Amino acid sequence: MSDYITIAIPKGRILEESVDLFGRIGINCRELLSDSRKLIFENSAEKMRYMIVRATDVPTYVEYGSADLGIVGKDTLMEQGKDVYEPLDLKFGYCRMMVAEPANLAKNDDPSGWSHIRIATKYPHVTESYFAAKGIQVEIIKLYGSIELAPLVGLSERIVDLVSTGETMRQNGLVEVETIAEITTRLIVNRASLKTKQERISAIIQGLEQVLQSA
Ligand SMILES: Nc1ncnc2c1ncn2[C@@H]1O[C@H](COP(=O)(O)OP(=O)(O)OP(=O)(O)O)[C@@H](O)[C@H]1O
Ligand SMILES: O=P(O)(O)OC[C@H]1O[C@H](OP(=O)(O)OP(=O)(O)O)[C@H](O)[C@@H]1O
Repeated sequence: MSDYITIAIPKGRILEESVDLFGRIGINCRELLSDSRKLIFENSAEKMRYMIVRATDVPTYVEYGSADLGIVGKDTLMEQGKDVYEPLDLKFGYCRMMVAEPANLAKNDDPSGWSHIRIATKYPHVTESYFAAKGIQVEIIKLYGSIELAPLVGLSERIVDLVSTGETMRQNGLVEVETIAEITTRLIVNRASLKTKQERISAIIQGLEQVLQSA
């Protein structure tokens, strides 16, 4: 077993805030912000290792123990349902997971009357269980990006997607119809590491907790 602590940090929109947050508890991983194509960085003096991965791959690295800790959006955790420990809401990366549809359709639409709908989304599992709980049958079309395009070209009437500023929806003539969940970024931990590296991991969790409380 390695005596290093390995952290999986996602490239993309939550990278910078993750690096800043770790910096505030004395974990310096600013190298991850460089333009380098390197995917793993090591600090042998501190016995720390940092991996840069796709946001959707973070839970996999943590579940399998390739990383002890990971930073990931709640949306990804809800969708994947991986077996990881989720001790902390890091409070940044706020957005909402919404059901949306074209403004024209929304004018005369009543969600309480839906019985069978078609939805395009990056989140098929969350979508399925959200509508199943309401007794609504849903046909899901899985997409990987630019979800707002689907209703504009007749691929689906509605979508489930993340909204933060609302600009993408506005510019594509869509309106929010229902909120599925409020999303923030979470710290996740490999369950075995929690026991085998308990002291160092608890210190990191407590450090982050303090920083978040004082924010
Ligand atoms: N407007 C937003 N759109 C998408 N994600 C957002 C938004 N605001 C905050 N987030 C959060 O940022 C996380 C990472 O998003 P990012 O766009 O960097 O990766 P991704 O494209 O979803 O993942 P991948 O590259 O693995 O497909 C999301 O999982 C979500 O929790
Ligand atoms: O409310 P807004 O601030 O406009 O943000 C929401 C948009 O951002 C995300 O897409 P992203 O930029 O990740 O691109 P993608 O469609 O390729 O996933 C999300 O899927 C929405 O499309």
